[in-house]
Amino acid sequence: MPSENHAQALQVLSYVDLTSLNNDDDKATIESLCTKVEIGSQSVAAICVFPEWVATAKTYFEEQSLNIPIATVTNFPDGSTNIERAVSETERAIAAGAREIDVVLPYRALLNGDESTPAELVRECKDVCGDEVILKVIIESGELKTQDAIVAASEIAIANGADFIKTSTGKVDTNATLSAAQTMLGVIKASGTDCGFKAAGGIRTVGEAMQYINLAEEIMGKDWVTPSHFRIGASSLLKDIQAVVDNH
Ligand SMILES: O=C[C@H](O)COP(=O)(O)O
Repeated sequence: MPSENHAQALQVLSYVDLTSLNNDDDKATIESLCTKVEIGSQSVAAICVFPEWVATAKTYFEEQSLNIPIATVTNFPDGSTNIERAVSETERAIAAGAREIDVVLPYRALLNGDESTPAELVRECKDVCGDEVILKVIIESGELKTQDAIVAASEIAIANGADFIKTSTGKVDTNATLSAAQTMLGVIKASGTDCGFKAAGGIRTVGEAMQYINLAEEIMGKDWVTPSHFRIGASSLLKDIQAVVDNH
């Protein structure tokens, strides 16, 4: 029997951006994802789907009278330097009903010494989001590799309007790690801003999720760790959450 308890599993669920970002997603897989947003009276923080499926999710939630925020990804997963493309993808996603945008920072440009393109891309995407739409900036920490690069990317994202900084796309070899999370949370704390943190990629068990929650509580304090500051992006965590809930 899993050592994590029922309350922990439901706490984890409240932070989850329930994700499906597969190239073979279709109407049926997205509607199926939408049926899984609640366990008892606890719902996920948001669902996260490709832009072309935002309208499908919106229609489903409206029909079911469910108020679940819809997140989507832009400039994904490559983190290109094409600011115009990132901005227009973001505009279209918002028009389709997305309330949260997870945009990939041009992390390769940053590694090549270009700080201005990543800064401008984040700034312009946040301008499009305004105050109503949450902007999460994916820094792709596993590709940045060094702590200095993770700090630089986090600082640029925060200084240019990110509402959250997010570790990973889930599409590269190294995704969320506790070490990257510690560095990013440290930058958030030092910034003195209200920026949140999202761990994403490869988190599959309640036990793993609890490690990120405990780390965030240690660095930022227990009261900070709420869905308005803390998320876990995951496509394969729900099964373990359900198993822990069922076992208690
Ligand atoms: O943003 C969320 C990630 O793409 C999810 O990654 P995962 O499929 O490894 O859970």
